[in-house]
Amino acid sequence: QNRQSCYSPVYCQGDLLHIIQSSKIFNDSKTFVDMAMIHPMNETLKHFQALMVETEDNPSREQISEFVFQNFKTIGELDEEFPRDFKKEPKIVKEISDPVVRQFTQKIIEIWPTLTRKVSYHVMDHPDTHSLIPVDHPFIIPGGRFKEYYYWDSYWILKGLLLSDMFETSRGLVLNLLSMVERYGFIPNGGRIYYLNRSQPPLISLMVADYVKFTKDFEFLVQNIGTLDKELHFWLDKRLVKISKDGKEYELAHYDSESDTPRPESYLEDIETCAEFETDEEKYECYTDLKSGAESGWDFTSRWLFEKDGEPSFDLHKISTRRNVPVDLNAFLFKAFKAVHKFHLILQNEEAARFWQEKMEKWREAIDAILWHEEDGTWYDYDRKLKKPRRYFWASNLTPLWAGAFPEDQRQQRGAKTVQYLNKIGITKLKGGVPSSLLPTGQQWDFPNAWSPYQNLIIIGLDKSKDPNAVELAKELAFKWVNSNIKAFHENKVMFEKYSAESSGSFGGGGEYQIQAGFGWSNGCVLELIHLYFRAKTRKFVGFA
Ligand SMILES: OC[C@H]1O[C@H](O[C@H]2O[C@H](CO)[C@@H](O)[C@H](O)[C@H]2O)[C@H](O)[C@@H](O)[C@@H]1O
Repeated sequence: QNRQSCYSPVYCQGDLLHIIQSSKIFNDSKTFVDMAMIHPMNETLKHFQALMVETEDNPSREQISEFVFQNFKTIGELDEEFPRDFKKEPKIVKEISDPVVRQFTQKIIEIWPTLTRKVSYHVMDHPDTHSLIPVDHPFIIPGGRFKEYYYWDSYWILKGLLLSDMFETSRGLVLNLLSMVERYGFIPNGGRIYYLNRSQPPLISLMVADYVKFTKDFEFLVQNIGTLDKELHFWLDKRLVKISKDGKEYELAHYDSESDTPRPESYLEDIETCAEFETDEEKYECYTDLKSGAESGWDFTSRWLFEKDGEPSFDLHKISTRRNVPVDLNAFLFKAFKAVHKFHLILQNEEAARFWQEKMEKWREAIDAILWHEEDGTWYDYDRKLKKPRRYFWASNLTPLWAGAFPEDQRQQRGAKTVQYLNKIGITKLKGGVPSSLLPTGQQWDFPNAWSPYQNLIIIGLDKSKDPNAVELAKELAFKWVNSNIKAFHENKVMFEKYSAESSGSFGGGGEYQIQAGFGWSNGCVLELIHLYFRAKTRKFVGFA
């Protein structure tokens, strides 16, 4: 018995999905699973049975295509929504003195209404005929093929909304995600039922922290603190691994999807990737690791691919996500424990505050013992099978600096070591930003792709360390990134999902779908950097062209 993706016989598994996705009638496998049924589900399934009988279980590509267009449609599930709290010239714009950066910032802010959506009443009334998970409030989509909300994208989208003074939209976006915890016990990867078997990096507690910091809405905290506890317990209950070192046992987390079937939105791709394996058991393991890779948000990357000797592989079928103890996941959890600990202190819940403080201290200790590498002066993912660090550069290695997940007296030293490490491996010489890795595997979370969230995590981490060289490098990297985003925007009139680290102003590629424009988290991240480095009061660069 498989652990299924989800339960719809149309969108999650079964003959209909298999036949349609195998026929390759769409260039992008996600297209079909995002279509809505025109008729009730039972009728759709009857029409499919009729097609199979009529064609003796062997419909042609044309017959499948005809069936799809007679029974499914691409419109009607999402309404465009003009956000009521949209402001053309929020405070951030007025604070920027450089005309180029100011004009760019205004253009980015103008993108928010084009990415705002609301679930239509039809989905609320007929949830079975859609893959979309209905939510009450409007939300911001990443853009392009991503027409639903995504868990970790929302963290950086929220930062951008708050900096754009869009507090009502921000509140709704957070409430939507919190409602997922109440409904499912965790926050799924994104707002489609086929994402229900996995989460994404746990950032909701930090989202609530940002929302409350901006709005001072402590009542919001009172109302939702229980839900934040619940979400973190999901990670503690379902994603923990134990690691022994020098006679001591530590607990850290890894990514681990609950399901071992192909991703419905990348169905054929997954079948092809796992085809090398002969036994069903091996295939199930392969599908689980692909889904766990998607849970990490790094789908896909050499981080999850292992050669026999433990070296990072270039072959996707050598995926073993669960074998890896990821630095960033544990840094995110550390910071979440710290935030929730602080929330409980504010709310005078002493027992809960103590509980989360204990977790935070345990994680700090474990990150330092297992993931920090003193000799190389950086953090590394940990290979559970070979019981050793994976001594390769991935942008995620630096997230403990941002999270403050190290002994408190080490802050400046860790910042200094990080600068030395980045210089030594040549990252600082790259013209477009910090790449995900130095390995050109063709996967989208590898070289030369550079993703906005990790620029911000690295820049803010370096800056927070207070080491003078690190603070200087943070400025340089922020300048480089904003400059590259502006250049690409001028040339293409859009913001991209990912960029290239190799040259300024160029966008990324690779992976299993075409480069997407929009783009939720890129917009949020660049606004955060502009807010930190380009406001008149804080501006650290002279001029910008
Ligand atoms: O359809 C393939 C995969 O697409 C998503 O992943 C990528 O886009 C997400 C939205 O911007 C982003 O959160 C993720 O980090 C990207 O790699 C989706 O999240 C995957 O689950 C999906 O299989």
